[in-house]
Amino acid sequence: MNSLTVTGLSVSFHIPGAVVRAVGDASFTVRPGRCLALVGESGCGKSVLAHALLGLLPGNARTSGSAVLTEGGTATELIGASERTLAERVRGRSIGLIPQSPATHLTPVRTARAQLAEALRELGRRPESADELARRFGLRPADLDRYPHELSGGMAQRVANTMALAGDPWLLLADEPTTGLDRDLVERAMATLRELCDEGRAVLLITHDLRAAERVADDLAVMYASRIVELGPAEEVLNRPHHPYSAGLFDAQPHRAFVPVPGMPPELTALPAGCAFAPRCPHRTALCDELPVRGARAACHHPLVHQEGSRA
Ligand SMILES: Nc1ncnc2c1ncn2[C@@H]1O[C@H](COP(=O)(O)OP(=O)(O)OP(=O)(O)O)[C@@H](O)[C@H]1O
Ligand code: NI
Repeated sequence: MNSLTVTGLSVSFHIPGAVVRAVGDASFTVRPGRCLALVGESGCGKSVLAHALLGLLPGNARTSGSAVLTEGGTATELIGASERTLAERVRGRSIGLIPQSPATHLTPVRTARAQLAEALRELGRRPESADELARRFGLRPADLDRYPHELSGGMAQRVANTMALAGDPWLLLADEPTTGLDRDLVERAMATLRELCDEGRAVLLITHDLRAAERVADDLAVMYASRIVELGPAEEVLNRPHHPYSAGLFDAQPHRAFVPVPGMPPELTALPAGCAFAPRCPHRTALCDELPVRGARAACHHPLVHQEGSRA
């Protein structure tokens, strides 16, 4: 079975006079038929993690750890892979990228058809299959003859999805696919991701929209200040979070308690040696000066305990 297994992935950026530790020791697996949502506040390292998997980090980035893409019995290490391998075999073919903002992702001066045909050509597929592919996403051939500004938000989203799927990737990476969309389109985008999962693709959804994550995720990873602090079945994590930060993040949501976590996350240039959440954590003890490792669920010395049948 295909899989993407990330183990101990770390990314830092070297900038004048400082090191930004953007991703620390991330580990997770993504499998066909499942959607893993990676949630966390702005700046915690989600996009950097995604870019590391696709070899899209800038020159000042230092990466360590491993991300193995297994397909049909062949394993490819993505970290440190050549640009050629990534461009010819990985991006668009194994891993499809669903863009952040479908409308702006498209070039304004060319029709949707021209752009889709080019994507197909680059993947070595028949440009004539554009109509067929588009139909799958509920687009009519005439829609493809429009320029991006002539497409509604929903149509632009479908065109972007069609392009992401042009190379028939088994794994889809969606980094904030719902940015700037109204609730209706968010709902539709999530329904599409769910369908793609249900037809056997794997989805890695990166978002700070917890409601969107709740809607589709099978598994949920919570990231705080560069680290995945909790990972588990979405239903479990959402209703019975083990990490105090997860609980705080969920309670801060407008559709939940709407109570923010006091304080601010640390600067990624000055992360503490121990638990990065400790300074804001009501449960901290001296133990928290030491970095907790993630076991089955949460990276926390004092995981929350939930009584049977209770809700967090
Ligand atoms: N090229 C770079 N050089 C230095 N720091 C960088 C660079 N790229 C990203 N960073 C820093 O890495 C950290 C993580 O950024 P990232 O874009 O992954 O956040 P994010 O979780 O995706 O946030 P958002 O929800 O806002 O998209 C940020 O502090 C950012 O400033
Ligand atoms: Ni991001």
